[in-house]
Amino acid sequence: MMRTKLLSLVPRATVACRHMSSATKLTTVEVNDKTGIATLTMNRPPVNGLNLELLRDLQQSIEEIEGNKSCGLILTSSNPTIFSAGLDILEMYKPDKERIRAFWTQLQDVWLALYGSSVPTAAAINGHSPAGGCLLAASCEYRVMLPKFTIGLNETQLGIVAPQWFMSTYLSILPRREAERSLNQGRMFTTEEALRVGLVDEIASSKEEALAKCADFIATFAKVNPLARSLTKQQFRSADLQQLENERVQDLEKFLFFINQPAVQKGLGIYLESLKKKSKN
Ligand SMILES: CCCCCCCC/C=C\C/C=C/C(=O)SCCNC(=O)CCNC(=O)[C@H](O)C(C)(C)COP(=O)(O)OP(=O)(O)OC[C@H]1O[C@@H](n2cnc3c(N)ncnc32)[C@H](O)[C@@H]1OP(=O)(O)O
Repeated sequence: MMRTKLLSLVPRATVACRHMSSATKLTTVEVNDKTGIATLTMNRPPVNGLNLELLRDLQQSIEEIEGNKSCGLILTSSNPTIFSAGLDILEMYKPDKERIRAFWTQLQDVWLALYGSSVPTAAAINGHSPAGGCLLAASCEYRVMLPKFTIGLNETQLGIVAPQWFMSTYLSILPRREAERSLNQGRMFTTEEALRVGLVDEIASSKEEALAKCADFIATFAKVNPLARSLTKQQFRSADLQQLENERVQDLEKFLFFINQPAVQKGLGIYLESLKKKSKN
């Protein structure tokens, strides 16, 4: 395994990091030698849109962290204002038949790997986190967010429906009434609102502070038997995980049917246009 010191890229307080993966282009993994915690950073400009390649790299990185006996995983972004813009809409708009199957299957794989991860997980949400971005953050066990950003499952605002496992992820954090109402509304929460409803656990004033708070959360497990901890986590999450495992093919077919509806394609086209117009102004 390649061992590279990346002192210039990490906060001063960090003593040394092992750079575990450099072959992947869209994610990086750095393990802090002192704490044993791995930081998984998404790096797909301009907005960390979750396309097939980023999802593949995410899964590879999660597997790498699982296999490397890291004490925990912190998910974050290299973009200073965007954690992830969610699914790359270009994957779903006028899709290629084969690629869109691979894309959705890969998204399922990433969720199964992250939500079901055996190591403690936390998200340092250092920017906006709509839809699929929120799903990734919500799949972690702890969330620390920077102020003045937004987070939420906004699918209904785009005329699309969050599948069952997106809902289960929300329900693992939010009270049922709040989860149902905000999913129906497609509500985006400000950082402060997200803290109030419990969608995030803490607010930090900088990315460094968010990473440190995530590391503090992971450190709370230092004296807990790792097998007992991970089996307990598994028991909490197994019904959700099993449901998708059992219905993967049907879930894919439902997604393909839904996304190929002319009205849904039209809505996605209009939404993409509005994003592009906004970015030109
Ligand atoms: C009955 C059961 C049926 C089940 C069926 C299941 C169907 C479920 C299907 C899918 C679930 C979907 C999940 C998703 O994640 S959909 C994606 C939702 N994401 C969003 O709505 C976010 C949209 N983006 C933004 O709000 C903003 O871009 C921002 C806040 C993230 C960043 O703002 P800003 O910094 O101002 O950047 P710009 O808006 O200027 O964007 C830059 C650039 O990037 C493009 N872009 C942004 N987001 C996306 C995206 N998600 N996909 C593709 N492209 C994106 C934007 O268009 C700009 O492009 P440019 O003009 O070419 O520069």
